Amino acid sequence: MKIESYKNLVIGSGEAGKYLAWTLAKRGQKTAVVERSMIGGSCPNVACLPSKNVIHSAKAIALVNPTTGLGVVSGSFKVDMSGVLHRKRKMIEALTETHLATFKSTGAELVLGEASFTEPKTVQVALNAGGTRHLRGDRVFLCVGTRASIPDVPGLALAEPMTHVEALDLERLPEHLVILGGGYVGLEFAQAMRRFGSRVTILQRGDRLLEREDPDVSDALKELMKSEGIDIMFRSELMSVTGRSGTKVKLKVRSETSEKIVEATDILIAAGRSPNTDRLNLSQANIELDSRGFVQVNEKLQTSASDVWAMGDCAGSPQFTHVGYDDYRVVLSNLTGGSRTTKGRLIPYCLFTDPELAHVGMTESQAMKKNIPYRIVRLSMAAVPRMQTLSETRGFMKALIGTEDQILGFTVFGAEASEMMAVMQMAMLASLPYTFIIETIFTHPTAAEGLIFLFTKGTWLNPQFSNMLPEIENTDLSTLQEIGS
Ligand SMILES: Cc1cc2nc3c(=O)[nH]c(=O)nc-3n(C[C@H](O)[C@H](O)[C@H](O)COP(=O)(O)OP(=O)(O)OC[C@H]3O[C@@H](n4cnc5c(N)ncnc54)[C@H](O)[C@@H]3O)c2cc1C
Ligand SMILES: NC(=O)c1ccc[n+]([C@@H]2O[C@H](COP(=O)([O-])OP(=O)(O)OC[C@H]3O[C@@H](n4cnc5c(N)ncnc54)[C@H](O)[C@@H]3O)[C@@H](O)[C@H]2O)c1
Repeated sequence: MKIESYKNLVIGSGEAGKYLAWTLAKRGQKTAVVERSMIGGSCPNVACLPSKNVIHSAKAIALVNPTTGLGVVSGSFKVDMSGVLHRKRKMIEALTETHLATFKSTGAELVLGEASFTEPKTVQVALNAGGTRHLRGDRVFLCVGTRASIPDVPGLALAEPMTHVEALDLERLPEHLVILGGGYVGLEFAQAMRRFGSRVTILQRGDRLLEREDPDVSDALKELMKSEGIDIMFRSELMSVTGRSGTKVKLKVRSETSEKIVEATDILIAAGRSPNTDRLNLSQANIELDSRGFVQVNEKLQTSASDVWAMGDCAGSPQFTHVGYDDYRVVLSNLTGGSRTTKGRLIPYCLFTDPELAHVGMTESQAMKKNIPYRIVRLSMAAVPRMQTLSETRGFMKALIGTEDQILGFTVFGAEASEMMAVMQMAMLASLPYTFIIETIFTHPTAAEGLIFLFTKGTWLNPQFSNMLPEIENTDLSTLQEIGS
């Protein structure tokens, strides 16, 4: 048996894996990446980018609806799911080409097949094209990601429910889609599919949506979903399923007080993710997992085996592509004499519903739990002139301010939330006090300009700090006149 040797062996071509491979190969190190299916990982193929592509098509539908009052007169319109699918596929094809070109230009070898360990730092690869290769790395990097978890409910697997992978490849419109899970995947898909014209029901185990957020955020999302005509069943447990997703299904659902049968045509599972570590034969390589199957790593992302690192979702990092990218930077730093770690990272995130939800830093619930003194300032998005120009006044923003005027956290639910959050993120990274934002000249009328109004017109809470409050306190629209003049 011939074993091929590499300086760097990367398993999985997701965010961290591909950037590390490209960087090290470009520096002249012999590097291979083993990938079993998706060139470039989930993000460009079945997750972030295709879902945002489809969500944008759904936004277009919402915009041409005459009830928006935008003054656009259109004839009758309908959704063409094959057109939606075509646009998404074209984007993925272009992204795959870009990835392949980068593998070529950097010299990192892409080996298409499934890897599993045979001994420390050595894998066998069942090649997609047939046959087997054996590869060994002086250094090995795991970047194998996660997949949608399928809850162990009688009849559910037999019903062949969709995950995000199949839902993003739909050429038809489900008549009645039941979504299991009211988290990120569930909410983004619920709104898009409803806008395309499906009836949508969310089954959520807990008593609120996106339960890691503050209750006012969960409530605002619930209101948004309801306003779009989405049914939500809270505190519900799926007991059993009969039938087949794509045609007809019956779901037995138990809530606190009763049992109910929900009849639908399709099921989408959005109930969290499981690590792709189960088929890697990691025990052969002395790589330890935690109780949920994620690779155990320290703050430098080193595993229990020497010269083996893990990055991204499979390492238990927060499940976002930008975190995977930072994991790459942590590992690269440590390979090249730096000292970057995963400790204390300021990690922002955005839920791409319409409007978006964006957050960075501490939530109010976290501050209360940790007994950190804070003031909170909150403003309706309707007080931001930009939102008035867009007729997108739904939502609010709020900032947590510490005793030294430092920004502890920021949440915004509203149009262009993701871009507004980035401004606050930079201020936090630079340790700027909130008063600096008030003094900044932002372009009018932008969403970022709204940050000034948050601090000058918003409602401040936590009266024990009232001696530090700005003088003006209101949420009315007088802002519009002042700014417009
Ligand atoms: C629907 C959806 C939407 C999302 N939207 C966003 C978003 O908008 N923004 C955001 O930041 N995050 C988003 N995420 C999360 C984001 O997609 C993940 O956090 C990110 O893709 C994880 O990257 P990764 O590199 O850890 O894993 P992956 O990108 O999943 O890469 C792992 C790769 O390893 C390969 N692999 C696994 N096992 C083997 C093996 N044995 N041999 C060879 N190859 C193997 C897999 O095929 C895969 O290509 C979304 C997730 C979903 C499901
Ligand atoms: N915009 C983004 O950045 C984005 C988009 C999609 C996904 N993601 C990432 O992917 C991760 C996974 O997303 P997700 O939505 O699958 O998981 P999630 O953890 O965000 O939400 C899962 C939800 O399903 C519920 N649930 C679990 N089991 C259930 C059951 N049996 N019945 C009813 N409800 C059940 C949970 O209570 C939870 O609310 C996210 O946490 C996020 O990190 C990010």
